[in-house]
Amino acid sequence: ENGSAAAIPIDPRFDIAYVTPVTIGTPPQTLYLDFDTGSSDLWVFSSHTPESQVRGQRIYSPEKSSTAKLLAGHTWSILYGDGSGSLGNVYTDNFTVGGVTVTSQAVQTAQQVSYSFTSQSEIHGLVGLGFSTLNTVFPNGQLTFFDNAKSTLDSPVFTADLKWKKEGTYDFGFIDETKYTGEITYLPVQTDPGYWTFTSSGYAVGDGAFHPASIVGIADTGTSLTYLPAEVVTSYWGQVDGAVDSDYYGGYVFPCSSKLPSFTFGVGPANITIPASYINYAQITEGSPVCFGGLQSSSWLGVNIWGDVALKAAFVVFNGANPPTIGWAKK
Ligand SMILES: CCNC(=O)c1c(-c2ccccc2)csc1NC(=O)CNCCc1c[nH]c2ccccc12
Repeated sequence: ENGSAAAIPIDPRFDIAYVTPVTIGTPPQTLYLDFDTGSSDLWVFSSHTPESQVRGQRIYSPEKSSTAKLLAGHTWSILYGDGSGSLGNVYTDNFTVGGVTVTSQAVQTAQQVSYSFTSQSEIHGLVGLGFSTLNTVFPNGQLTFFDNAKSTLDSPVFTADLKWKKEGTYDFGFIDETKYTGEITYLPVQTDPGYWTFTSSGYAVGDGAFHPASIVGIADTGTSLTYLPAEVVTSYWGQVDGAVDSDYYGGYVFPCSSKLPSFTFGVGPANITIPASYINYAQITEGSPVCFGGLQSSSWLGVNIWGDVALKAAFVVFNGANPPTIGWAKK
């Protein structure tokens, strides 16, 4: 059974993250979760989350679901690279998104969440769409929603059609030809340690020359910005009047009045262009003349991340066949 669900930006001013409605349990409880190809835990705010850590989020209450079953003796604990994290217990229950149902999906209920999640009232949890090897449930790792659903889908794929400051879609089981133009270019995926890791063939700044390069990075719907090697971002921001890599603001900032070039990245023989507007990510604070860049250095991360700023410029196919591949198309 295939499916399609909305990817809704949580903030009308800038695309911090996208959430998608899901239902869990019997009778169905609706939550809005962040579908995240950069991790592999499905966790939710729950009746087990201390009230002091819940600020407006909807919660999943397993005790109100006749189909919920505690996965006895199992716990989980996840720490993301940005220092945020959460931990708790595990239930299995019915899980539906966009018409696709998994009847015994591992649903990780939070007993602790870090402040950065408490402060995001629009995000009621995450649905990991990375490879199940990254799942943190102990002692037995659990399968992602996609791994569980794969066998019931017409094709073992899901696609991301994220949009700039607009609602996009995640499709499961099929490729919607109306959502892209030209051809889809498929690239091999390295599944170790469990991210959708691929190699970009280079980059260009604005209308400048294309620089062939092998940029190994992860396609990550759960990360807002795009983090690339220092020499790439230096050459980009070098074209912007007044742009500086600020320790104070924690990255490249620039005068909001400056004109930005677009950024093109290679996907095999093809390429994807990120419009300048996507790279003018946000004012530092409401009304500030200082703006924060959507393209930042990956020097301190240890990994290049093609986050939402890049993904929303393309139609992306996450192909879970054996071997997995990742497809990129213009739109
Ligand atoms: C900025 C969030 N991204 C990361 O930490 C991350 C890193 C990473 C590693 C080291 C330093 C910084 C980032 C590698 S893969 C990767 N990707 C993920 O971990 C994807 N999941 C992010 C979930 C997430 C963390 N904090 C949030 C706040 C709002 C919505 C979602 C989140």
